[in-house]
Amino acid sequence: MDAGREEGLPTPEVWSSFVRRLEERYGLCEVPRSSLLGSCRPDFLSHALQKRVAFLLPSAVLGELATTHPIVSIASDGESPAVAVPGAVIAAYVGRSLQGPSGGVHGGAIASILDASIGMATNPRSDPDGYVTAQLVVNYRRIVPLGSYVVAIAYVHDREPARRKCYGMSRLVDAGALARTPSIGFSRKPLEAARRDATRERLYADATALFVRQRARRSVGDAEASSQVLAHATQKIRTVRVWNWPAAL
Ligand SMILES: CCCCCCCCCCCCCC(=O)SCCNC(=O)CCNC(=O)[C@H](O)C(C)(C)COP(=O)(O)OP(=O)(O)OC[C@H]1O[C@@H](n2cnc3c(N)ncnc32)[C@H](O)[C@@H]1OP(=O)(O)O
Repeated sequence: MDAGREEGLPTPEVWSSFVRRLEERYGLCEVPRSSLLGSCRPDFLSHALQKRVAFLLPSAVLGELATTHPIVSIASDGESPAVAVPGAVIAAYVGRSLQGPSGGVHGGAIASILDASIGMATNPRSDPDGYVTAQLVVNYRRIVPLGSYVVAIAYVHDREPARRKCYGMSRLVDAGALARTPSIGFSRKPLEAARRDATRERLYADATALFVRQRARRSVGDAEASSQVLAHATQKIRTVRVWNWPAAL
């Protein structure tokens, strides 16, 4: 049997029409996995979500990324003043393969989607020397039913470039309920306000994260040298294990 049908996944046609609707309604643009963000391979998420996942950026962000500016402005939500807030969206279908002990979607899968969405907002160019997650705090608000279409809406609310830090938030909402709201709601509003708004968009989970820019990469020569050191260290560790494990057990 076709694996997709077995899992009850939406067909590729149904999935793409869902993504196209999101794009049109909220001025988003799907990022082809092979293009601008190609240096970051989202295969992990893609496989876990059985390819029913889309990485979307506001069209304005994507337009700017084609130029030399990594950070861009997007429109405000009408309530707060317009500010430079890079945002990102991940849309996904969470099927039966993601079942957790609650009977709903596993919390680890939810955390992965939230993390990746803030990662995209923080670092839309997916620079290999870019920001990595240093801290992720997830609030699970409702069980996510298996077989849901969900949307993670992420944005950056603060940057401390001198300290290589970037703070972001994301909220995972039900796509069906989101369709009733006119705006995708990237904003600088405090999370509490976002949560209040989110009652009408059926909030499943939200997250705050600290991303830290990695220190500059070493030269290839250094990398080779360090891989030799690592190989040596690994061998030493194995040796230690061989001698110590039986005693420790
Ligand atoms: C087309 C499709 C696209 C698809 C895109 C898919 C998604 C893409 C996105 C994917 C997204 C997924 C992404 C992933 O999954 S990334 C993978 C998961 N993350 C990691 O593996 C990170 C591992 N950790 C590290 O590399 C280092 O520890 C880092 C780089 C984080 C910091 O080590 P470093 O030695 O460089 O840092 P520092 O000591 O100079 O500190 C600098 C400042 O930071 C503060 N600090 C540091 N750590 C923490 C902490 N834990 N809590 C609180 N604060 C912390 C620190 O106090 C200091 O602040 P201040 O004292 O100066 O104020």
